[in-house]
Amino acid sequence: MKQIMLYCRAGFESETGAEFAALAEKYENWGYVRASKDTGFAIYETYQQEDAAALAQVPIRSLIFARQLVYGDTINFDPEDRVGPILAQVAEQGPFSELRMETPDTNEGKSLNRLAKKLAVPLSKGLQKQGKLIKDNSLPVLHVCLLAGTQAFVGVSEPGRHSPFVNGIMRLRVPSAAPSRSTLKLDEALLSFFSEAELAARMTSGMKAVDLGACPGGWTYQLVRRGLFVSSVDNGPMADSLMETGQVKHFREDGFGFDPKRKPISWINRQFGNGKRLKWPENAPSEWMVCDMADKPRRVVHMVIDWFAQGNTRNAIVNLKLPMKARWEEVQTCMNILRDELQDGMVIKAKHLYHDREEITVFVGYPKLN
Ligand SMILES: C[S@@+](CC[C@H](N)C(=O)[O-])C[C@H]1O[C@@H](n2cnc3c(N)ncnc32)[C@H](O)[C@@H]1O
Repeated sequence: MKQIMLYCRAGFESETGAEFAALAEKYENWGYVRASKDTGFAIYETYQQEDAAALAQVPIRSLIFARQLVYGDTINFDPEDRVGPILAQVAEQGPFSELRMETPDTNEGKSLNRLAKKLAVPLSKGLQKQGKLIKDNSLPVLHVCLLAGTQAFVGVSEPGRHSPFVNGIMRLRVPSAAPSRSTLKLDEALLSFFSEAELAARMTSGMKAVDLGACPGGWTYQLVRRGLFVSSVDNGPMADSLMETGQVKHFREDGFGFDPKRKPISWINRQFGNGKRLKWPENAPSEWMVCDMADKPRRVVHMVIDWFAQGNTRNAIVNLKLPMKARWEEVQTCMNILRDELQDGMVIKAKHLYHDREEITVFVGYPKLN
């Protein structure tokens, strides 16, 4: 197995490949990217099996653009017999915790869904017969991603490192009371950046939050439903249903100039769980700042840095819009600015979420205390 398949949103294949190639280069792991526009995936080809095996250990959460990372090979087969060659491909591998039949997240991919479903039954039976399917979450997952009627990528992903979702997609429903579909971006960010326990520690009922570029209130809705009190900043109108909760104050102001009036009175200088010494506000005016304003990514990033420098918040989730051509370059620049300007040891996470379009979502916060 010499290939790494990276699933992504259609249109982001070159960014996905470029990000992975940059990472492989850091490990002095040489290979090359094959990425065709609008296919919904990129392939990283290595020259040696050991190189691909080492790269298969990269946790999906450390990559921004890829939704899933699968280590394997592309195989071709005859329409007369698809099952035989797939089973033969994994003859020397296994056992697996499950079989995931997948197709790229494109219209062409969707047209292969029926065939993928049809193949799932004989493939599962074949694997079971060989004792290769064992309900044990510590085992790798076998992925069969159909690329055409006569071609599939067959490979594995590592438990604890992969996305637990089919196609690497967290599917969420728009709550009927949410005023906009954008609500899913913040919901997915909270659910994918943190474990349940970490989110419960970072976000609790009664906390204060600021939502910049809030209208009509999809993100505010996510904060309100989790019991937070929100200052929603936007010149547009907020949904009445949110204002009626009594948990929302609407400020018709420029989000970039918004300044919480209360300032932190004391700062704590403490060693965090990751061993770094950090200065953090004992009583930040808001525990959370979120921002979905459409503006230049670097402007948003500098605003985040300023919020932390002022001690105005302890956690931030912001959307960086990427309408430009050089999207990967812009993302790299923004991530470098954050790493350089924030205190060493801060937590920075970034992801091109399923519900993000031409944008990525970034979290910045203090690490957990011991
Ligand atoms: C994508 S929409 C936000 C959608 C919102 N997150 C939701 O879930 O309903 C972007 C919003 O940012 C607001 N906006 C853009 N620039 C702004 C600024 N400088 N200050 C305040 N709001 C701004 C726009 O008025 C618009 O309502």
